[in-house]
Amino acid sequence: MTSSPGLMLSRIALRLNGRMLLAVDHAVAPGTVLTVMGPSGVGKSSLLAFLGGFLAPAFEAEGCVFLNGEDMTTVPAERRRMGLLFQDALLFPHLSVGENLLFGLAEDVSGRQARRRAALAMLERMGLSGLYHRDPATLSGGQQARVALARTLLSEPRALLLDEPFSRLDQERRADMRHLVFGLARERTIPAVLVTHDPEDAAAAGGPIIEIGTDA
Ligand SMILES: Nc1ncnc2c1ncn2[C@@H]1O[C@H](COP(=O)(O)OP(=O)(O)OP(=O)(O)O)[C@@H](O)[C@H]1O
Repeated sequence: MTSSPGLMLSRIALRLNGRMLLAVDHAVAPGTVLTVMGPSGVGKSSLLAFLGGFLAPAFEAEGCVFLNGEDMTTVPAERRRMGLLFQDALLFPHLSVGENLLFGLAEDVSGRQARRRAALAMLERMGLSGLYHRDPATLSGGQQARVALARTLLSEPRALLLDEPFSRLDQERRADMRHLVFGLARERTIPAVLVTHDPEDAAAAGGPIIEIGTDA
């Protein structure tokens, strides 16, 4: 039980086939990024899946997830309002950029014109003006990553779950995206959890870092 704002990873333990993968107990304050690092296969993505409510049934999980004091542990994924960003932009290939954005838009933005205006404003914010009607396949990797970020933000997430979101970008784009993502988390006071192998991501995130699976 908690009334603290932010995201609370309360005594979480994940097991797979009876084997302990990880144990985490950590609070993420609003506007800060908790970075999770550790060797491949230790369960970092599975931790995000547990937080987001989409952990595969093969895992056994203990512990609770609180978001702004509310126990989310048994709330279905689609009602947790957690924004996800992955290594791949995962845009719908049969939809235009604009339609991809409308797909993510929070339900309380109603009316066709208002929805379109919100999507256009977000595109501008991301430096993507003029791309509304484009086929996502014709965009660069960096542009696709920003469309994915725009789509996530339009859903007005209450927390961000970031799984290696910059790893497919070149150095320059990576720096831009870090700046955007971490800046927006701070500006909107959203707690975020970042899984990465890159110490530069962790340094740019500027928050606490936990290493899992490395303590003998
Ligand atoms: N859906 C699933 N069903 C069964 N086992 C799974 C499933 N997803 C992942 N695993 C296993 O769970 C373990 C943890 O995987 P996970 O992807 O969470 O690790 P990770 O730390 O994120 O790895 P990486 O750094 O390589 O992305 C691995 O042994 C993986 O094979």
